[in-house]
Amino acid sequence: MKYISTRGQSDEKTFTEAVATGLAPDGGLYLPKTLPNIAPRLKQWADLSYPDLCFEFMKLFATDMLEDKLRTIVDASYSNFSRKEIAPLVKLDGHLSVLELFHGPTLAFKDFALQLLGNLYEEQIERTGDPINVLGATSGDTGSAAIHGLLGKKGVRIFILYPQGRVSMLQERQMTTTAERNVYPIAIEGSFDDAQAMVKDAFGDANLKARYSLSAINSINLARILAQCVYYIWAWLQLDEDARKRGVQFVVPTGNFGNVLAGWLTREMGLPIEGFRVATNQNDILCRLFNTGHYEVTAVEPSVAPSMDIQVASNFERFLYYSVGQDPERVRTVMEQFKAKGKYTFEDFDRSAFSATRMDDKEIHETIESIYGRYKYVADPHTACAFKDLDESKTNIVLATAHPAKFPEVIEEALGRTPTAPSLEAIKNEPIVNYMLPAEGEALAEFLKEHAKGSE
Ligand SMILES: Cc1ncc(COP(=O)(O)O)c(C=O)c1O
Ligand SMILES: N[C@@H](CCOP(=O)(O)O)C(=O)O
Repeated sequence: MKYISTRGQSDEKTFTEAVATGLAPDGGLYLPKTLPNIAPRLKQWADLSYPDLCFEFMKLFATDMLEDKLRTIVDASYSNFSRKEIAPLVKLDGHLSVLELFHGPTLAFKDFALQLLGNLYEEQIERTGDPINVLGATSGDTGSAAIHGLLGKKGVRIFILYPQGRVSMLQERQMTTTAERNVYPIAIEGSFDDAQAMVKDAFGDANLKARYSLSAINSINLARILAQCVYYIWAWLQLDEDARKRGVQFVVPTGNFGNVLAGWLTREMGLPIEGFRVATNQNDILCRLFNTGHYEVTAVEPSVAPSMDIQVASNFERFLYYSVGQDPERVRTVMEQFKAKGKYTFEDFDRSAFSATRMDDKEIHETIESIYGRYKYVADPHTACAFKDLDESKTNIVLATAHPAKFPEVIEEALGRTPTAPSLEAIKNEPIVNYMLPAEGEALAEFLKEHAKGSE
């Protein structure tokens, strides 16, 4: 299997090359050159455990890896989850289930891909003998999942940019209390979009990237998206015939568009999903896009679902590539116009598989309360965004993207009770180690010069 860039001006790569490269040199994102048809395999996959399913799926893509190696990596990646199902599907009523994606080490869905990516990077370091510096931006969850995916691994330093004061107190603690000397959590004076732009600029600078062997942990890295495809297949396989016949809708709390894109790709590969609901908070650029065809950035507004406080969604470019008939030239035109003007209106944009909603903070509080009242289920503020205008004639699967204990203040305000989790209790009083930078590319380059491995 070969991988191509959405912008069509980079060489084709193998799986391990695409994972190591992260962002393509032309600024595009890697995608498989062709998508496999998984429909004929679904029957054989029906009774597999989660790691077995992940192995079977990833095997279709990681074709330049030895199967034994991949098997070991996959098994290790799901050995730290607290539930044996890995991703339990909890039925709330006849038309509604919640796919709980928060039983990994850092209590958010990011663990599914970042445990795997951490192990892929470890394999790369062993294979090549070269150290790497991992660089990423986070609005709260990717950062801690990446750090924990790489914790204790040799030959790696990890640099995570996050918007100062705009992640939850416990998310920040997960990143800043590891006491590991190779972990650099960096609070920047700006929004997640600023942090993501700094990271993309660093990857776009060929000298900087080569000098420090920079590797990407955000969902610009294709391995992130592929690993996230697996739980859609897993959830679909749990459904009975009646539920499937009603039409399956995945309802996905959305920010950077990686999660829902992964689901949509499985549909393109033949998984019989009727559609997707893009559920945003008040940072609703994608909700507006899917409802009107008009894509326009506005200022990021901090919300009670901080991990979704994103306007410029990286992975939209991957969807765009397919939407414009896999024509990289058109992708380049749209992305250039969007970069220059901050907006773009699509005339011929097939959004038929998607619907979209938004929730402001008041609605999020009310929804956490009403979900608890109706189902005795505690949803975190991101997951709560999914519970809006659901079509009860369909089989709705809401993706629960984070554990409510990561956002205790919001839950306390809505329900008058404080959820807890042992791993979060354990870090409440640990000393914090972090760094501060202005939201400027030069400041990041200087910081890497001082701290990155290979720079001393
Ligand atoms: C808890 C939580 N929910 C939802 C999202 C949105 O996911 P995506 O960025 O893949 O759209 C994020 C962050 O991305 C998150 O951390
Ligand atoms: N919500 C994310 C933002 C980064 O998204 P990613 O999927 O591209 O890593 C976070 O929690 O950091």
